Amino acid sequence: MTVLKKQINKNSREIVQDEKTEDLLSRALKYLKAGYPIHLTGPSGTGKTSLALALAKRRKRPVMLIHGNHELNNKDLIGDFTGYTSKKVVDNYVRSVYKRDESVTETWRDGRLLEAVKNGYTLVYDEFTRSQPAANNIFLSILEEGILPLYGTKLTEPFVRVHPEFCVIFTSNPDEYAGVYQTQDALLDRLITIFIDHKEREHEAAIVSAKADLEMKSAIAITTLVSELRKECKADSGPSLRASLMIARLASEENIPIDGTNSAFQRLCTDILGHQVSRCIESDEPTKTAEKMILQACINMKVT
Ligand SMILES: Nc1ncnc2c1ncn2[C@@H]1O[C@H](COP(=O)(O)OP(=O)(O)OP(=O)(O)O)[C@@H](O)[C@H]1O
Repeated sequence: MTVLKKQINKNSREIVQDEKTEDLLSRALKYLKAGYPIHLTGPSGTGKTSLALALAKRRKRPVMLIHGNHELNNKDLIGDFTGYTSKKVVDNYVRSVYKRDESVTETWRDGRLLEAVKNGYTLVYDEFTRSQPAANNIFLSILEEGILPLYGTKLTEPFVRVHPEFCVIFTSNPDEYAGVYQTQDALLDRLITIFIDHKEREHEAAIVSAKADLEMKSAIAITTLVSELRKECKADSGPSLRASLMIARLASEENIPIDGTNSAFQRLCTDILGHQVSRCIESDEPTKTAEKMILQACINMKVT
């Protein structure tokens, strides 16, 4: 049984916690304090980013967020020269003396990683496997030697020492196959990897209820419908909490009753869940089969 610690208001960015989440956050916080980076991994929509940000917030240090992408490079992480500043002083105070003093300096802008490392921020590196392994290599020096090498720059210092308060929380989705890179074993070996799975139905319902401002029994009906369909899908695929949130929010905005026999509600569910379910089932006619499954799940739905 899920026991919620506290409720949040509709627009809050706070997470809805149960005992399991609370326990996970406090363990992860201890690991971070001991100097070990955390890596939250799991299927899409299970709340990895939300957890990472909640964990970062608990450290009470400024938080820097980086999103992995294949174009991320050392210039984004360490910094770059952004242009030139030129200064020209012409002194002709005494008419017979003309003095001109001109200087040009390059302007340096710290990258986000350098800024976080220097100032001891908590770095949340979301979906880090979307960045190329070459870009992520820099984390090996940070985690192993406690330095950030400034290679490829014309800075005079060869490296910057990592601030003792600096720490990293990585997130990744192991099931993504498009646009992700294999993580280097050397990097994974230095992280404490925690698997974040889909939550229990009641916990998902509590989140939906809080975030969509819906009564608990309707929220349970929606999350049950979504999780039943998820069970029919291949491992770790299928609709997530995000889909439940979409159904709940749209139903309440459009005044659609949370009633599985209502045609507008059935339409909403097929629109939101149809494609996702069709992709994760084995059928010769996946779209039709998915639609049938969703309609059946709606009919089976109980709001009690
Ligand atoms: N504990 C929670 N409390 C409140 N909202 C939550 C919680 N967990 C997840 N959510 C909500 O569920 C949705 C999905 O969460 P999130 O983006 O953190 O998942 P994710 O695992 O990072 O997904 P992806 O792998 O697709 O990036 C968001 O709208 C988020 O606000």
